[in-house]
Amino acid sequence: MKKILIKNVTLITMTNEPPFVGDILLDGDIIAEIGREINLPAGEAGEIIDGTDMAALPGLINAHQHTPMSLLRGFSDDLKLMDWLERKMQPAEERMTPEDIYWGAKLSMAEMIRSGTTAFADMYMHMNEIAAAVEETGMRASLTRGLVFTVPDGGRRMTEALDLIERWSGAADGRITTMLGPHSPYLVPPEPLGEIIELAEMRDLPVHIHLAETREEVIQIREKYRMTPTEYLYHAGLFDKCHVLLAHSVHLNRRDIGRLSGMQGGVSHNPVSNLKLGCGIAPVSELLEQGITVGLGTDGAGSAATVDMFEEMRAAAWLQKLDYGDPTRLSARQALGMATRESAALLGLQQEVGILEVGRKADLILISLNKPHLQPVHNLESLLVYSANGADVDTTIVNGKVLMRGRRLLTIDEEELFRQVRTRAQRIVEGI
Ligand SMILES: N[C@@H](CCSC[C@H]1O[C@@H](n2cnc3c(=O)[nH]cnc32)[C@H](O)[C@@H]1O)C(=O)O
Ligand SMILES: [Zn+2]
Repeated sequence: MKKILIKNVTLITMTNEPPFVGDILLDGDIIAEIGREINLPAGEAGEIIDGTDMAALPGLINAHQHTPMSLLRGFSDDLKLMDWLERKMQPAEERMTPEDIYWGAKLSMAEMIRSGTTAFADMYMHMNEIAAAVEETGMRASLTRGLVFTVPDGGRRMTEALDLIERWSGAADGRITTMLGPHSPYLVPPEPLGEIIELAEMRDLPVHIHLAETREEVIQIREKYRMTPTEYLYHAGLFDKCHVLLAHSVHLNRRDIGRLSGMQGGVSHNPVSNLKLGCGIAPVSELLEQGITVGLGTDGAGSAATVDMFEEMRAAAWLQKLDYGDPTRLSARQALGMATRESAALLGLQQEVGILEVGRKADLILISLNKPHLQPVHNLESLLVYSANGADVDTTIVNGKVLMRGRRLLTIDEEELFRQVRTRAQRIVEGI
């Protein structure tokens, strides 16, 4: 594989060092060198990218997605979560063919690459199609078959989940990893939940699950089990040994937060989806105080409307400041850390990605700063969180491969993509 040398770029490594101007050398899928000035040895071939007036940072990592739901973007807004899910999303999802899933996933991936996301955690169905799209587009992903047991054929879903794990773990040059995905406390009764936990422990599989997204969920679980949703998972033993990726975790009381303390994995905070569905504000400050890892995700585009992680960073910071009436809460640097390092840890990729460091996987983005809304540069971290958006990303690199350069996608034919998406989306929602 060839070398790529990015020169004269402002590096935000997300280690403890402050931003500095320098060069970064990628050799195949690995970051080979970072320094003030690097030159390719004479006669050595490689691509040189001029990073002047650009910032380089680790690729953003979306810790909670349902990629094919991009097909349902804008189709059913301004509804309560349970109505939105049961009356709109689920009937539409029943009509989705494997090919629809493939194109919907690809639409999300195009949007993610364009807005600087290099890796994501996905929970959905027809996972072979999503995996194929990941393989083609060049992204990194942790894939999960969503498991619901309030339907007659829950068992088939379990078979599909195991098939995904067998077939795709470590595939696409190691870019694909997998998890087990019991949907949520309200769609997974105690017995299958126990079986899933047993399986996860036995085979050392991480678990991706929704938790305490709405007040209705808290009421429903209390009526059924006399417990909070967190308590329900805790008593089932989920946090004993498994690495767990908890999506949302909005409605946690003090004791629930205590129950999560010491857990492996952590919480994907999805502030835009929570805002739009009126769910509430997750107790991010308290989770952090307990040493719980908090990353960032968008949720599907059916709820969040975009999958731009710059929006999530901004919303996460704003919400903590608003919630506490205290602008010192959740700084720009913390928000950047959540979208990179912390999300990487949620995906179990803390050794591979999330910071720019020699020996790590070459997943990074370049952001062009020659824009009115990004000048002058007093504090680059502030600028990226409070002023930038996904459209400012110029270049996206995953595993040493350039997926977007100068805002042109190199692994996706967008003309064909839009053609497919328009007709498929229309057919799926007709009459719902
Ligand atoms: N419905 C699938 C399995 C679940 S995949 C993941 C599911 O999560 C749903 N989903 C997406 N966003 C949210 C959310 O914010 N809360 C709860 N569920 C969601 C989504 O509609 C999808 O059905 C089946 O029949 O096999
Ligand atoms: Zn979700």
